[in-house]
Amino acid sequence: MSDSLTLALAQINPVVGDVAGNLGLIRAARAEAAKAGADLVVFGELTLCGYPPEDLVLKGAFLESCEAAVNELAAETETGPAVLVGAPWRVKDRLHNAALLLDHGRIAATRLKHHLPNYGVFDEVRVFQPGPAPGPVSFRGVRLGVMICEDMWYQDVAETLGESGAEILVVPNGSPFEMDKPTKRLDHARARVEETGLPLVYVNQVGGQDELVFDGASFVLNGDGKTAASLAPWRTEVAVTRWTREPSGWRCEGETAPPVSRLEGVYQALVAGLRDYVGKNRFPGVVLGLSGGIDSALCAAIAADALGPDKVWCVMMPSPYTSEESLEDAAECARLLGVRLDTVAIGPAMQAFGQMLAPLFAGKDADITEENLQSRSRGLTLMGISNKFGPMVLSTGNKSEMSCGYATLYGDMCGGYAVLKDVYKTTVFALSSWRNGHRPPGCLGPSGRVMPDRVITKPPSAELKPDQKDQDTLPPYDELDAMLEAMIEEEKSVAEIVGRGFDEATVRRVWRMLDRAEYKRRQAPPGVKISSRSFGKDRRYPITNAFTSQI
Ligand SMILES: Nc1ncnc2c1ncn2[C@@H]1O[C@H](COP(=O)(O)OP(=O)(O)OC[C@H]2O[C@@H]([n+]3cccc(C(=O)O)c3)[C@H](O)[C@@H]2O)[C@@H](O)[C@H]1O
Ligand SMILES: Nc1ncnc2c1ncn2[C@@H]1O[C@H](COP(=O)(O)OP(=O)(O)OP(=O)(O)O)[C@@H](O)[C@H]1O
Ligand SMILES: NC(=O)CC[C@H](N)C(=O)O
Repeated sequence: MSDSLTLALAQINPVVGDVAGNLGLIRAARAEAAKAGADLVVFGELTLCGYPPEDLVLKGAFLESCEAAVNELAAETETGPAVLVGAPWRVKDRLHNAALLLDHGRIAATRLKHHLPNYGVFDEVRVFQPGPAPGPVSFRGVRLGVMICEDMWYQDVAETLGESGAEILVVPNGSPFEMDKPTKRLDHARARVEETGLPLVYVNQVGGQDELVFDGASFVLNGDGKTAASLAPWRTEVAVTRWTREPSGWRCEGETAPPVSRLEGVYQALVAGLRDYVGKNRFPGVVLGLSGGIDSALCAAIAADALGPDKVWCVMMPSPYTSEESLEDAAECARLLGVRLDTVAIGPAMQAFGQMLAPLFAGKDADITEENLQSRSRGLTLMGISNKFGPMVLSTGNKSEMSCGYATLYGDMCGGYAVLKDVYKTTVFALSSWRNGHRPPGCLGPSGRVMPDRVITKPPSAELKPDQKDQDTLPPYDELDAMLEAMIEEEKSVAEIVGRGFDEATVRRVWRMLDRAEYKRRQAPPGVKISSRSFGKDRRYPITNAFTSQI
């Protein structure tokens, strides 16, 4: 029986559906780990097919290609490190979310996920069957307790593994980022270590998949609950950890990465989500309307950091209501970021629509209709550029606006990806100030300021009519965001929110705006989830909803 073990944590960025490509990534990580003398390389959940595969696993041909890749990889483990890899796996006629131990040229063991998450953004019960509570896997003289992601969030699986002789808990994950997720995961992991006295290896993937983004942030806890190794979030890495068997059990030695602040975590999530959406869907770059306002300035900075300034195309589309200040601020943003800026005035489109509709609109006063036509003229312009040259349109609306319906359908909501969809306006301000003082690792934009201070300090305005300010329509953003968070993330009642010191009539007005705007959100582009309750799969409200009228 060996008293030492070298275990590699492979924090990689698979692409959902790209079985051949993912197999290539797995081989490369294994080769790197082999050079460092690893006995075993641990990958994240469902690495071979990418996580979450959603309904792809309902296709027989897809499952067959995953199974063939597992068998191919197993054959390659005749010599060198073993592999613990996740894949969809059929046992008789039941489909499971599995982890397969590949060693000595064969599938040495199969473990099936016991707890299938079925809340928030997860709906694994829809496609997978739960496996039985797993027993330990025997690996070259060590008993490994394999728990797949959600299995770590409950006491029972670790308890069963501990009772049946597991010596190290090994947890492959597909755990999407949320602002408080790193702490939550660590709390669950520490609880399992405390209950069993066993060390725990946590491996998560990195990268973006539609609305989800994975931060990696893999780690190892020793049996005393102390962190023995941690990987920097937001980057791919194969980290090698050395283990020794001591009288009290296995002990790990590795390196730890410095902690990352909350704002940096959010910024990196937005960068990673956009980078992978654009890259994995093979767009040559992005195009967005740069207005001189803070939302589009922050989107442009995130895009430059994600893709490089040469892949970001900004367009200033002035109307007669656009201020000199906005023109200057948009130009300065583009200069600081080093991105292309073109100017396309929308006056001619506004006039053309005015003339076209004049016979129909005769006798009607100008109202929000004309404002929305401006916004839609900008949307049409950006979509024209996208069609002609190929970049994807970014929509720039934030979570406060998306909550209240303060955005124009087919206007500023037009686009392929909504960068700030899950970011409240108060966080937009904080991120913009933060980015002006920091350039996070891996970002491709410039260091130093990315937008003039005036963009952050001036009162937000849609500039769709003279002297318009957001606060003519919406409560001040600090109040609005606190109310929205209570309604969305916390599901508080009107009475509870009023109890926090807000004016009752304002709370009711915001509640109605939130409920009534569901139809807009259903038509909104996807955008990266950073909160515990994002719009999309996470928060599903009926559009036809008579309860609102009773508030
Ligand atoms: N339940 C429902 N199901 C499906 N469709 C529904 C619907 N209710 C209304 N509609 C449709 O939606 C239309 C109203 O929505 P929409 O046309 O978007 O227009 P609307 O929401 O009336 O106006 C846009 C709002 O966004 C604000 N805003 C803020 C910041 C920037 C910008 C910008 O554009 O740059 C705009 C603007 O000030 C205004 O308050 C209705 O005319 C109707 O056609
Ligand atoms: N003059 C403009 N030129 C180019 N794009 C514009 C212009 N006005 C609006 N847009 C587009 O429409 C979006 C919505 O406008 P809005 O005024 O709400 O946002 P913003 O200007 O970025 O930020 P703020 O809400 O702080 O004003 C902008 O982010 C931008 O993409
Ligand atoms: N893939 C999973 O099982 C994810 C669920 C888990 N609770 C997490 O978010 O970390």
